[in-house]
Amino acid sequence: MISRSMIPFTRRWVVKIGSALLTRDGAGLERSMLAPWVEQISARRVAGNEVVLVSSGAVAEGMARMGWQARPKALHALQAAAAIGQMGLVRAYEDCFQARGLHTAQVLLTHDDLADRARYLNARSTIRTLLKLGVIPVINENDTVATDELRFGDNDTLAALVANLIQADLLILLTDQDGLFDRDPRAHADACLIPETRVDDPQLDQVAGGSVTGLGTGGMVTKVRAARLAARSGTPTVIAPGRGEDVLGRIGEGERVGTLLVPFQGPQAARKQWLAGHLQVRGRVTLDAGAVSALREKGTSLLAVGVKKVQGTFNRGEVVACVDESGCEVARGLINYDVQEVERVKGQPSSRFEAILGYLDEQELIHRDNLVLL
Ligand SMILES: Nc1ncnc2c1ncn2[C@@H]1O[C@H](COP(=O)(O)OP(=O)(O)O)[C@@H](O)[C@H]1O
Ligand SMILES: N[C@@H](CCC(=O)OP(=O)(O)O)C(=O)O
Repeated sequence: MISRSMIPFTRRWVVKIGSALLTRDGAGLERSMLAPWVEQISARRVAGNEVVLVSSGAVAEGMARMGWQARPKALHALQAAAAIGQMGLVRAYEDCFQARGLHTAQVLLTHDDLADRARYLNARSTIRTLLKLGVIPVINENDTVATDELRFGDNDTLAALVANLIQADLLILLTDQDGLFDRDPRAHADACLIPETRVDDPQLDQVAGGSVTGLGTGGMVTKVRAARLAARSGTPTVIAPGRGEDVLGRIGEGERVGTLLVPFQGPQAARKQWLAGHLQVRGRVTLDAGAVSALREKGTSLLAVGVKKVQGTFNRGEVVACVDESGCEVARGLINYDVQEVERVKGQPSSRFEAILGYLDEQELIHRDNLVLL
């Protein structure tokens, strides 16, 4: 089980910054507030971390641009505010990161995108590619099409889903408090900080209250829920004070900053449960002996070259069983190509995909992150 001392060895982080932090009393985005996080994220990259940023603030910035004092109640007005403000949000991040020599990329997602398996794989490949290119993905909800999420304002959940998507080693939810307290510190001056607990601690249901800032909307309820979601991929969560001095650097050094919410199982077990529990097997591929031992002994991805036979009717993103030549199931996972494509590339090296299919989506038929050995 993860502890603070293991955090310095984590690599892939999802960092979420809430509206409450990015604006000062509803006055729109403040670049001076954003700059410290950009500096800290840039420093984490130098320290070897891959960082994905999930940032709220579009509605707050849109409201400020339109001169609105209160968060609109009507959904279409909220959506309009988000669309207006998103321009300012990405511009501010782009300027700040560019000044440190880093490229940024805008990624707008909805929860539905991550529930659909093909779109899930597409989003995953894009974000992984951006990370490989050394670019900082700046993610927000696609508020023009997402409605419930915007009404309840929930980028905490989005950040957790992104952590699941890219199998992050750590989710950091930066907020305007020092972490999670045993009671809302705005209402109770004697509230005590919870330094660390397991995500399934029932106490968390009692302590997590809503937001009162009028800018952020989720409060701690959505942060605790997000930590529980992140735990599905074995990802621990730190709820941390966004205004603290070099907060990301200190978390990265294993310092006891904020609240650490620890998952109840490791990434492997969590992944296995997710694949076993939620998805139906749509087909199977028979592997030669070399592919079986590569999967079992070296933990590699499944390549087409080791596939001898294909059965079933599956699409990209569906679950396929990998069996050995005697029909015994070795592994199962999310496949990157549909059945007709696999039929055409089986037994072939990935370097031939483009010649055979006319395109190359991924080198692997099943990436090892999406594969569970049985
Ligand atoms: N147990 C708690 N511990 C800390 N903060 C709490 C708690 N319960 C409710 N809150 C409230 O949650 C707020 C942070 O949530 P929110 O305003 O949605 O921020 P963000 O924009 O960062 O998501 C805090 O300002 C605090 O008033
Ligand atoms: N996606 C929207 C709303 C998200 C939201 O309110 O989240 P948060 O401030 O993190 O509770 C925005 O960018 O303003």
